[in-house]
Amino acid sequence: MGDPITYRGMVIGNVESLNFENESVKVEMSINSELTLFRDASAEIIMSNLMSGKKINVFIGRKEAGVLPEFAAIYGKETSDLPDFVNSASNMLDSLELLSRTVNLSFGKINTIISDENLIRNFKKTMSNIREISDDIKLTTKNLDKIEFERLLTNMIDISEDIKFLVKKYDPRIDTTVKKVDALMSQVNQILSILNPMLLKLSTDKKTLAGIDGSGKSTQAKLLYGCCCNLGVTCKLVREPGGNPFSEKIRKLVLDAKHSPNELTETLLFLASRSELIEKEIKPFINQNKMIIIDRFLDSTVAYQGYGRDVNIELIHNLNMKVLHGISLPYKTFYLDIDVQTGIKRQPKVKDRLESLGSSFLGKVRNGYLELAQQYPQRIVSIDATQSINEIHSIIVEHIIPQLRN
Ligand SMILES: Nc1ncnc2c1ncn2[C@@H]1O[C@H](COP(=O)(O)OP(=O)(O)O)[C@@H](O)[C@H]1O
Ligand SMILES: Cc1cn([C@H]2C[C@H](O)[C@@H](COP(=O)(O)OP(=O)(O)O)O2)c(=O)[nH]c1=O
Repeated sequence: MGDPITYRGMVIGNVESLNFENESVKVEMSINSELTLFRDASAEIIMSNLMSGKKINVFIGRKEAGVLPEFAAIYGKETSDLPDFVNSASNMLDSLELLSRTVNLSFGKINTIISDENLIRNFKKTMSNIREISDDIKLTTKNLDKIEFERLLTNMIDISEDIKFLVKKYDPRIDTTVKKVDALMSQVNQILSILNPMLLKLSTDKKTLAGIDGSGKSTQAKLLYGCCCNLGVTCKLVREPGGNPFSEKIRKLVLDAKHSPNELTETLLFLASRSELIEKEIKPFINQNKMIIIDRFLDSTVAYQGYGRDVNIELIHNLNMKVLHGISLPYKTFYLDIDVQTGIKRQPKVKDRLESLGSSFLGKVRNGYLELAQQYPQRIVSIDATQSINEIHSIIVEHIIPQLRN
């Protein structure tokens, strides 16, 4: 509480209260009334310095989305600073390793302090254990394996107790050094307590694939699904439009090249398909803490109907929020960026209705995606889709593998 809220580096308010609700955090903020927020405003929790607390960065959103009413909620993207956490954790472990070396050095003359040979052997073993364990912890934080991390931490705490015992008995002078080890331990603990809820959230979150037709989304979605299954992660792959029996019927209708519905009808059909998919397939699945891969999602309607067909983006945004049925927004979106001509070359010979709208339409859609990627750099990972299938797959896996290991 009291943590600062910032906008473009300026403090514009502070945190009033912070409550955990299910797997998310609800933050009440009071913000300077001179600042106008728009409906697509968002906020992210930044661990400015792991030990000295957090700040919340606010993005005011876009004018076109309309002014956000007073007391309305905005969405957070707190998971975005995970890499910062990992960095902080490994920086801290670097210091721990350094410290264990220092302790070791200060015990260089251990033979003169302790006469019992058994104790000397034990002590030296303890010190080298510390080094090994801190290396292990570094590796573990890199892969974010929570259970392993916890186990290592417990070992570390045991060892610290051993050192304390030995030191107390044989050399009270290095008590301060050991106190530093203790302080570092409690910092590791602090990191763990912050990481745990985040890991839980990440492992159960939604990954989506976005891009124009022919960019390679379906190929990558299947590869990612296969990779998750191989790693033993319970996950599900769905596509849009479609993904469940009713929505697949809507898919058939909306993509049928024999019809030409107006742009609003088209938008509503995509949204109807999404509404069913989320309520019937996605929501029950993620409620069981499982991972879901979605081939196209909310961004497609903004890019295709909003930018491509000039449907009001605020209307699309509001409908998108409505059909979420209370689930949170996707954690990561992999946007496969490709030039229109290459995309078209990769499309099947028999085109569906939207695929046959041609290159100028797809050009507008691509611009839409590029703007979205600029607007949401924390969520959307842009990938050059002219790279090989394997190269793209590796980039995607690199982004999510730490969470899969949880
Ligand atoms: N990186 C790539 N390089 C070359 N061809 C690709 C690549 N990714 C996918 N393809 C091919 O392009 C075609 C369209 O891919 P697909 O995954 O169906 O795209 P999308 O789902 O985005 O329309 C398929 O024949 C696929 O094998
Ligand atoms: C989900 C969605 C899809 N679409 C379009 C994009 C595609 O042309 C089509 C879905 O077809 P699909 O075969 O899934 O796409 P791709 O050819 O990229 O594999 O529907 C929209 O226009 N709006 C939307 O909201």
